[in-house]
Parts: sequence; C-alpha cells; structure tokens
Amino acid sequence: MAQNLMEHCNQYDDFLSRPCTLVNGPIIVGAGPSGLAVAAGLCQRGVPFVILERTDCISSLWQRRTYDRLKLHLPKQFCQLPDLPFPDCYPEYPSKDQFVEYLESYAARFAISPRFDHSVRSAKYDDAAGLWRVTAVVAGSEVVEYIGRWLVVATGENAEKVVPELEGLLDEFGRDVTHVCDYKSGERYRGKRVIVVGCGNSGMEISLDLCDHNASPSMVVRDSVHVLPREVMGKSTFELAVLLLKWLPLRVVDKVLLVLARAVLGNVAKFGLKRPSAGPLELKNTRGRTPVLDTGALAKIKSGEIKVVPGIKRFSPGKAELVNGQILDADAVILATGYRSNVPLWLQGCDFFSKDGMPTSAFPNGWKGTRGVYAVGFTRRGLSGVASDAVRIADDIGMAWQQETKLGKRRSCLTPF
Ligand SMILES: Cc1cc2nc3c(=O)[nH]c(=O)nc-3n(C[C@H](O)[C@H](O)[C@H](O)COP(=O)(O)OP(=O)(O)OC[C@H]3O[C@@H](n4cnc5c(N)ncnc54)[C@H](O)[C@@H]3O)c2cc1C
Ligand SMILES: NC(=O)C1=CN([C@@H]2O[C@H](COP(=O)(O)OP(=O)(O)OC[C@H]3O[C@@H](n4cnc5c(N)ncnc54)[C@H](OP(=O)(O)O)[C@@H]3O)[C@@H](O)[C@H]2O)C=CC1
Ligand SMILES: O=C(O)C(=O)Cc1c[nH]c2ccccc12
Repeated sequence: MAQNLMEHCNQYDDFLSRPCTLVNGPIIVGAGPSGLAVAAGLCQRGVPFVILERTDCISSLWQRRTYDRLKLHLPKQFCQLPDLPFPDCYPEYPSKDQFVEYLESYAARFAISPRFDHSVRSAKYDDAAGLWRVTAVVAGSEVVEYIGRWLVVATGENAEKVVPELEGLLDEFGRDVTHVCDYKSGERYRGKRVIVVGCGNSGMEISLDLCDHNASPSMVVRDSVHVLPREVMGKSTFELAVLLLKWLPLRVVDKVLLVLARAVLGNVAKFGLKRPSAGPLELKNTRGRTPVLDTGALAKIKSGEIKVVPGIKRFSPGKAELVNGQILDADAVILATGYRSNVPLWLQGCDFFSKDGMPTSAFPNGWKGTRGVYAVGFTRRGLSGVASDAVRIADDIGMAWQQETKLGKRRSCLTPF
C-alpha cells in the first residue's frame, strides 16, 4: 500500500540537530476517525502519507476516554467512514466496542499504520522552503521533526478535557473528583452520593449509569438544555431532521423537532430542564452545543432517581453549596463539562484556526487553508462531517499530487514515489 512504498529521507537537520524526516506526501496529525478517513482516501489515490498519533492506539478517544455503556447515538448510516460500510450484522446503534472493531478493520483494510507515541508539539510553515515543519515528542522524550508539503489537522474537537474552575473543588472538597473521560462505569460509586456537573449527552448518560449501579446522582444544570427523544415512533429523530432539512429551513425544522419532543417527552422544564431560546439544530450549528438524545435518563429524572440541581457556588469539605443556597452532601464529583480542541497549543503562525481551536472560516469553508493546510473533523457535524471533509481533502491533495507528479514539479529533496 501507498504508505509502505513511501521512503523517507532520514537525515539530521543541522540547525536544530534533531532527527528529521522528509515526508513524500501529507503529514496527518491524529489517528482518530478523521485521520484514518483521510489516510484511506489518500491510499486509494496512491498518495503516500505519514500519520502522527500521540497515544499508542488508533481512535484513542473511543478506546481510552469513553465509558463502557457508550453507543453511537446516531443511526449507523450516519457514522460510517468513506468506502467501508458497517457490517450488516451491526445493530442500528453500534456499541463502542463494535465501533472500535470497525475502525481497526478500516485501518487494516487500507493498510494504515500510524506512528504511535508521537505527540505533535509544533507545526509551522517554512516560507523559504515552502514546506511544513512539524515537531513531535516521541515516547515522551526524543524530539523529531517531519517536513512535508501538506499538513492535515485531525486532532479533533474533543482533544482535551475541560475542567472548569469551581471554587473549593480541588482544595477543599476532599473527596473523589473525576472527569467523565476517566469514567468507565458506576460500579465504584455504588451507594454513593455523586454530583454530576454538566447535562450534555455525557452528563445525562452517566447519571443514568450511576442509577443503574445504585448510586444517587445529582446532575447540575446551570442554565438550559435541549433534550430530544432519540427516536419518534420508531424513527431516528436525527434521520427525521436530516430528511426535513432537504425541504425546510433549519428554523422550521427546529420548530418541528420541538413539537415532537413535547409530544413524546412532555414539558421537561417541569423537571428543571429549561430549553434554550434558540432551537436545537441552530445551537448545534452556531455554538457547537449538541442536543441531548435521550437514552433513558429522562425517565430517571421524572422518577426523581436523578435529581436535577442548579449551578454550584462553591465546594467545602464533603459538600457543595448551590446558587440557590441549598447545600448538597456528596461523596464524589464527576465533571461532565466537555472537551476542547488543542490546535492552538501546537499550530503556529497560521490564521487558519482561531483561539478556540476551531477553523476561522465558517462551514462549509473550514476544511482547506492556504499553503497546503487542511482540517478534518472540525465542523461540529459528528462522524458524518468527518466523512465529508475527508473525501474533499483526499480529492484535493490527490489532484495536487497528480499535477505535481505529471509536471515533474516535485521537489528534488523528496524521495520519488
Ligand atoms: C463520548 C463521545 C461520544 C460521541 N459519540 C458520537 C456519535 O455517536 N456520533 C457522532 O457522529 N459523533 C460522536 N462523537 C463525536 C466525536 O468527535 C467523533 O465520534 C469522532 O471521535 C471524531 O473523530 P476525530 O478523529 O476528529 O477526533 P478524535 O476521535 O478525538 O481523534 C483525534 C486523535 O488525535 C490524537 N491527537 C490529539 N492531539 C494530538 C497531537 N498533538 N499529536 C498527535 N496526536 C494527537 C488523539 O490522541 C486522537 O487519537 C462523540 C464524542 C464523544 C466525546
Ligand atoms: N454517542 C453518545 O451517546 C454520546 C455522545 N457524546 C458527544 O460527545 C460530545 C461531548 O459531550 P459532553 O461530554 O456531554 O460535553 P458537552 O460540551 O456537550 O456538555 C458539557 C456540559 O457541561 C456543562 N458545563 C460546563 N462547564 C460547567 C460549569 N462550570 N458548571 C456547570 N456546568 C458546566 C455545560 O453547560 P452549558 O451548556 O451551560 O455550558 C454542558 O451541559 C458531544 O458532541 C456529545 O454529543 C457524548 C456522550 C455520549
Ligand atoms: O454526537 C455528536 O457529538 C455529534 O456531533 C453528532 C451530531 C451531529 N449533528 C447532530 C445533531 C443532533 C445530535 C447529534 C448530532
């Protein structure tokens, strides 16, 4: 396969005196679904590439930083990567293990072998050479450099956990505090009073999981949230929305979704789940806030097994004081407070990404920057967004690659493919 045929021109960069590899094709940063999907497209177009991945496995988010009961929450046809459908035997909502198995078979099918334990620390365009210089720390110590014509940013919207500064949490509370990325199951919380901070899809589902393990969760809803049924009359709500969007403007589709949600779920505001003034799809598009697709937490909220509480003012030993003055006793806190991109930490001298780690150009123009840089998986459209970015990027680089090959324009320092 393409990557195996690629050779690198290994040498020491005199100036920096660190091992340096000239890459005969794109340098892809991140081996999650996004990096794998671009790699597969390049492989089919005969373009060699290198993938740098900070961990020792593909799709570390799904393999290492998600809880046991997680399933895809959109039907499988919206979550598959280009050129390899999910096996027919998979259920409509594949489990995390099935999804990981699919990704492993995807990597094997296209003979994608990332360079593991390569944590990218900087990427900068070298104007004089017309090439990207990417440095990575290997296995936590050695610094290496990769140099290439194209850079594909595939590190994801969820690269780093968000840990909010909550007064007294780290210095006074004195009990177990965990971010949801380290939560596997409610087993170790049996019989405990647990405060779950955050009410996105993670906060809702682990509150449900805690109930299933006889713990007592109090879920913090500091403001508002859209909860939608995952299905309406046996049909996926997401699929319905996609269908309606073919004919109707987004705001109208949002209204339809809210009418359906009201009919199926009732008035959720009664249970402390106030709806935002903007609609669910509008909020997803404008602020990246994903609506909650209910998988059973709402029934536990209605029955009182999951308590909904307002924002937290401060923590004290074994307690949390809420903004309404109420004091909660707690044995543990789980932060389901979300994730952020890490691109600003390593991509330098480039206005393709803004300070929040997302592309500066609005959708659908954020996938391609200038000077050979691309972004995959930053459109807040989940795995279906990943798949469409990946096809565009592989096409674009594939065309440039062919042109350069035809014209014999490829730089002489690069190993001929
Ligand atoms: C709990 C959870 C459930 C989700 N469920 C769904 C769902 O059901 N459907 C859906 O469509 N979407 C879902 N998503 C959205 C999710 O973003 C996608 O599923 C998918 O993981 C995105 O793939 P990605 O490759 O862009 O990012 P990631 O999967 O995050 O992969 C990025 C990779 O880059 C690596 N990396 C990061 N920084 C560096 C660096 N500096 N150097 C080298 N490597 C680096 C990471 O280790 C990681 O392996 C979910 C997200 C979460 C958190
Ligand atoms: N397949 C599936 O079933 C699942 C999918 N996912 C996906 O993973 C991604 C991440 O989801 P998730 O982990 O839930 O993160 P989200 O970013 O979606 O949610 C974070 C939550 O934390 C709240 N929050 C943040 N800071 C504070 C604070 N200081 N005090 C109180 N609340 C706070 C936010 O409230 P506010 O809105 O007020 O800022 C919000 O409710 C999403 O795209 C989601 O759809 C997640 C889990 C399951
Ligand atoms: O699970 C996620 O984070 C996703 O981004 C999937 C997704 C994309 N668009 C949506 C609209 C409503 C609910 C989930 C998604």
